[in-house]
Amino acid sequence: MKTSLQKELYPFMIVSGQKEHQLIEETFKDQIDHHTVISKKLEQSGQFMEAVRSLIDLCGDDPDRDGLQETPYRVLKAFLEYTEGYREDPKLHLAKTFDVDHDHKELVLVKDIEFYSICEHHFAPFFGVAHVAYFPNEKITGLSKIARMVDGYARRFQVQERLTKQIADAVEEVLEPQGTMVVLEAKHMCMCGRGVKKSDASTTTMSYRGIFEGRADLRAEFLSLLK
Ligand SMILES: Nc1nc2c(ncn2[C@@H]2O[C@H](COP(=O)(O)OP(=O)(O)OP(=O)(O)O)[C@@H](O)[C@H]2O)c(=O)[nH]1
Ligand SMILES: [Zn+2]
Repeated sequence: MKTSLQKELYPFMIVSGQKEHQLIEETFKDQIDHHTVISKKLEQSGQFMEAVRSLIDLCGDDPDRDGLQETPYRVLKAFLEYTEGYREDPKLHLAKTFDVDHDHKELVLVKDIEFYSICEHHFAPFFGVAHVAYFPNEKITGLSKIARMVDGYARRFQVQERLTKQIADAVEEVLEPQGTMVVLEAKHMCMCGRGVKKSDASTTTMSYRGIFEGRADLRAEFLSLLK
């Protein structure tokens, strides 16, 4: 039930109950023009939940049966979680840097960083691991910050190639290292339960910059460390 205050603040609200309102408020609390944004997002979330009901109907089930009544809200909540990377600048995780010890400008490799993303073509999950390496110049960053940055780009609508590139670009831009190399290995659900139905297929993508570009031996060393 909408309160009169809600009606006044959010006149475009369509199918929004208390739960949705709280979810939207919490999700977009950091937005600058707060009230305008919340009002618009509530309108959109109402339309989205209506669309999920239509989808259920279209697929041949009854959106009003017990098990499906809350599904539009659950799907909304899940999608806001899958895409929380849009509401941050992932590069900023790397921004707290430390000066590197001048005697130690050797490879730093963080491997097997689990990630979970959404394929922008089918909205099906793709997930796997990221391996991120760089040769520092003047700066290093906390290891966990690299994993946080990966999550920030993964939690968007993506293709694996762009995700790989964005991770490499972030390391390059913030840490200004001698070189960066990123490898992602992932399984795409859009190739498993539907379409071509190849559930054993996995995809490897790679981006490298700086010192890695002209040095096949360094790339080979990096890849050998992943075995
Ligand atoms: N390059 C790339 N392709 C992707 C990624 N995720 C999904 N795809 C592909 O995106 C393509 C979309 O092809 P379309 O022909 O437009 O769509 P579709 O008819 O659903 O394709 P099928 O999956 O072959 O049934 C498919 O070949 C997917 O395998 C990704 O991260 N990178
Ligand atoms: Zn897909």
